[in-house]
Amino acid sequence: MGRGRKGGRGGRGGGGGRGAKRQHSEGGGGDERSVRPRTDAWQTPEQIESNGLFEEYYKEHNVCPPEEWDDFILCLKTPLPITFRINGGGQFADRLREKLETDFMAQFAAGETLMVDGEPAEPPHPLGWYPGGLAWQMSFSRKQLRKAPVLAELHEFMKRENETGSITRQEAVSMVPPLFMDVEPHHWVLDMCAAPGSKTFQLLEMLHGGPAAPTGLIAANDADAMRCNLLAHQTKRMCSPHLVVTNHEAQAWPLLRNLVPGSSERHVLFDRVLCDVPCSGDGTMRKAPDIWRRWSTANGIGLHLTQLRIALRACELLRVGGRMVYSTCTFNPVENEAVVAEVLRRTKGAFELVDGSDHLPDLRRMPGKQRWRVRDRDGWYDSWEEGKKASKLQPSMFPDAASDSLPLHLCMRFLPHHQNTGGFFVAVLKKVGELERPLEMGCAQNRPQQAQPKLAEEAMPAAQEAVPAGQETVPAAARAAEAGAAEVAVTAENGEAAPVEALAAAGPAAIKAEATSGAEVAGAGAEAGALGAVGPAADAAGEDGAADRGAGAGKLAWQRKAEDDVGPGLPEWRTIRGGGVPHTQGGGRYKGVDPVTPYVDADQLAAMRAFYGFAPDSPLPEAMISRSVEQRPKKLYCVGPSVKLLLQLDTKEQLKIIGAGVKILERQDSRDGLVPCLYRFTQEGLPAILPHVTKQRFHPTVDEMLALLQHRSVGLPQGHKLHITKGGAKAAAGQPAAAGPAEPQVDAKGEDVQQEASAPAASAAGQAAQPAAGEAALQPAAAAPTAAAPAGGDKEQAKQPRVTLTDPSTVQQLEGLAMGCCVALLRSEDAAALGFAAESDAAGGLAAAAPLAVACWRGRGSINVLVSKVEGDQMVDKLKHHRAKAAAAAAAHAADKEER
Ligand SMILES: C[S@@+](CC[C@H](N)C(=O)[O-])C[C@H]1O[C@@H](n2cnc3c(N)ncnc32)[C@H](O)[C@@H]1O
Repeated sequence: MGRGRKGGRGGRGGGGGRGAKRQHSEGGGGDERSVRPRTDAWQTPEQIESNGLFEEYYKEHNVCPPEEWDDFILCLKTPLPITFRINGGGQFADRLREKLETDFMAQFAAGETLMVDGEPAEPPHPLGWYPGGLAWQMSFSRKQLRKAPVLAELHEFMKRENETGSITRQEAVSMVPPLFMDVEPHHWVLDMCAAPGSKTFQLLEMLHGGPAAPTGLIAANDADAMRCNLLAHQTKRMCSPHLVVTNHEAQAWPLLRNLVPGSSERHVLFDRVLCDVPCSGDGTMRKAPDIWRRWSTANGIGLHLTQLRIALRACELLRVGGRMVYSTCTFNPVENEAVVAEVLRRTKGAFELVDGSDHLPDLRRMPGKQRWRVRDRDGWYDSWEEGKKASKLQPSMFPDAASDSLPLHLCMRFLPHHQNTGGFFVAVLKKVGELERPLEMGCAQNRPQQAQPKLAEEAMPAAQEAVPAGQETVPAAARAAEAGAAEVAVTAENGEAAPVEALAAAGPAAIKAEATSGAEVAGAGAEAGALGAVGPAADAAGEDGAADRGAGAGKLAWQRKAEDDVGPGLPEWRTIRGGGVPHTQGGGRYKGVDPVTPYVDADQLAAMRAFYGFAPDSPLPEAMISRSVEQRPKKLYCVGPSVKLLLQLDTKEQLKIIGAGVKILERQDSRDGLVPCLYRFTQEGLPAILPHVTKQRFHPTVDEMLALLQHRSVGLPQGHKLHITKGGAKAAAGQPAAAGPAEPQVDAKGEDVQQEASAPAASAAGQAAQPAAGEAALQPAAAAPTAAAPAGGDKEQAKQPRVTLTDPSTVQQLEGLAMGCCVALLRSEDAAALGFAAESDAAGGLAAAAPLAVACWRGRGSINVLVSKVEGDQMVDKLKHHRAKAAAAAAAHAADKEER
C-alpha cells in the first residue's frame, strides 16, 4: 500500500486544535494562482491507505445510505475534478460563458467520453445546479493535457483568465454556502473565517450584483495574519471599495458600539454572517489524500469548542432578521450538528434553522442527523452522562432530549459521490429575536488580539467557563428602550430621500451620505440620543480611545479639519492608529498594522476634483483613506460608504484592519511642478474610479490601443505637443491645453519650461514603470496602421517615440488633456464589436466586469502607459484574441451570406 502524499493539504485552516495542526487552504480554495490539471502522481484508489477508524466512525453515523457506502469510499479515493467559477456578472460573465461554450465545449461531441491517450478525460461543462451556468467542471491529467491541443488551449485560457481575475478556481461544494446567504447590495456581511477568500469573492460578487454601486460592505476576517495577507491579495483582484479585511480570532470579533444617531441597535451588527469555520476537513480527502492516514476522532473533538465559540459570536454580531450560514468541509456530526444544536439551545429561541430544501433543487444533499454518538480513542459514548468521564469531551458535543426536538434535519450534508464533488456541511440559521444575554459560553471580546487564548488548545477545559471579564451584558429591557429612539431619515447617495424602512435594511444603521452630495442625517434628537444611548458597559470595553482623543491636543491642522467636517451626531472620522504609528505619536494597539487615516488635504482634494473632473455628486475624491499619517501619503484608497461608516464607528480602535477599500491613486511627485494634481490613477483602481471621472479620458482606436500597450510610449504628431509657457500650458496648435486648474510652475528665471513633465519613474519591481517620453523613442516601431512612424532625422524627432498617434479624433481628444495622468478606453463601438464590457458595465462593478481601460501619462509630446509590462502584455493578448475572434465571426458571417 502506498503512503499518503507528504505535506498534502487538507483540513480547513484549523485553529490549532489538539491533533489538528494549523492547516492551510480549504480544498480547491481560491489560493491557487493558476489552474492546474489533475496530477498524474495521484495514487490510485488501491494505493491509498484505508483508515479503519474513519470507516467505522462514519458507518456508525450512517452518513450515507448503506447501499451507497462503497461508492462513497471509492469516490473519496479518487481525485477531485477541476472546478472554477466565472467572476463578475452581467454581460461580462455571459460573454465568458459563451466563449467557453463556443470555443471549447463545441469541440467535444455531446455526451461522448473524450478518450485521450487511452484514458477518459472529462470535457468542460457547467455545473447544472450553479445559477447562471457560471460554475464549470472538467477533469484531465497532465499527460492528457500534453496530448490534446484543445485541452492545452483550454488550460492556457484558464490560466490567463485566472490571472486577470475573470475566473476563480474553487471546489464545487465550497461554492455552496454563499449561495444560501441571500446577499443583497445593501447588506453588511461578515465573513468570519475568510482566508484564502474564495467565498469572500463570491460574496463580493453578490454585493455588486445590483445595477448600481453597492451600499453595503463585506468584512472579511481571518485569525491567521499570513492568511489575511493572502486574503487581501486575492480579493484585490476584485477592486472593490466595499471590502474591509480584518485579523481577529472570529470568536473575539469586536462588538463595536453603534453610534449612529437614532439607531435602535446598540452595537454594529451585520445582516449576514458566514461562519466557514476551521474543521478537520475530511470532506477534502479527494484533494488531500494524506488525510486518510492522519484521520482520527481527536481532530473533530479538538476543534468543536472553537467552532462553537465562533458560531456564538456570529449570533451576537447578527442583527434580528439576519441570516447566518455555518459551514464546514467535514462529515463529522461533532463539528456540525452538535455545534448547530448547541447554538440553538443557547440562543433560546432567538435562532431558527432555515429550510433550504427548495433552494438549488438540482444540488443533491442529505438531511442533517438528529442523533449521533461521540467517540474518542477509548470508545463510544451516547450521552454526556457517559462521556463526562472522558477527559476531553464536552456536554455540547452530545445530542440530548432538547436537541431531539430541534429540526436538525434541515441541515445539509453534501456527499462526494452524489455529484462528483468534495464533502461539505451547511446549516442556515435566521435570527428571529434578541438574544438573552449573556450566552452561556461567553466569547472573549474587546481585548487586544495578543491577549486572546489559543482557542482550540486552551479552551478545552474551559467549556463551561463563565462570561469573561469585559463581556458586557445588555438587558433586553435596555434594548427595548433604545428601540424607541428617534427615527433617522437619510438621503440616499443619489440625493433622494430614502424611506425610513430602507434604513432597517441598510447596514447597522443609516448610512450618512457624503457631505458633498448635500445629504444629511436629520434625526429627531439624533445628536443628543446618539452618545447617550450607548451606556457605560461599552465605555468600559474601550481601553484608550476616547480620553486622549477628546483632548484635541497635539493634532495636526488637517486632523482638526477632519473633525470639523463631521456631520451631526456621527462620530468624527479620524485616524485609527495602528501599531505602525510610533508610541510617541500615540500609536495604536496592534503591532505591525498601519493606521487608517481619512484623507483630508483640502488643497489636493480640490486639485483632484478640478483635474480629473469628479462629478459634483460623486463621493470621490473625499471617501479616501491612506495607511499612514503622512500629510501627503504615497497611496490613497477609496472606501465605499459603509466601509467609511464602519471605520468611523470604530471609535475605540478595536478593529485590526489589514486592508480597506481599493488603491485608486498614487502620489506622483512632479520634478518640475508642472502637474497641479499630485496623484495619479492606479490601474487596479480604475474600475472604482472611472464611473466618477469626467476628465482626462481619451478613446484611441483599437490599433492605437495596441500600439500604446505594446510600445508603452507613443508620440503625438508634430504640432500637437503641449507647449508649456510662463503663462500656462498651451497646445502648439494654439488651443488652451487644459493644463489643469493651477498655473504650471516655471523655472526660477521665469523662462519657458520646455521639458516633459516628469513621467512616473520606474518602480524597483518594474511595475507600472514608464520611461519619460523621450526615452521611449528607442522602442521599435509598431506596424499598426493608424500609428504612423515619423520620418525621423533631426535631433528633435529622434527624441520622439517612434510610434505616433494619428487618428484625427484621438489627436483632438489628446489636445484636450492636461499634462499628467489620464486613462485610455476603447471606443464604445469598438468595445461592443470586440465583445468587451461597455463602460456602463463598470458602474459600481467589479474589476472582472470593467471595461478595458489603461492608466496612462500624458507628457508634452507623448502618452506613456502606467501599467506593468506583464499586465500590458495580457491586455494585448486579450485584445488580439478578441479581434481575431471578431474577424473570424465576421468572415464566417460573410461567407454564409454569400452562400445563401
Ligand atoms: C475553511 S478555512 C476558510 C476558507 C474560506 N472561507 C474560503 O472560502 O476561502 C478556515 C479559515 O479559518 C481560519 N481560522 C482558524 N481559526 C480561526 C479563528 N479562531 N477565527 C477566525 N479564523 C480562524 C484559518 O486561518 C482558515 O483560513
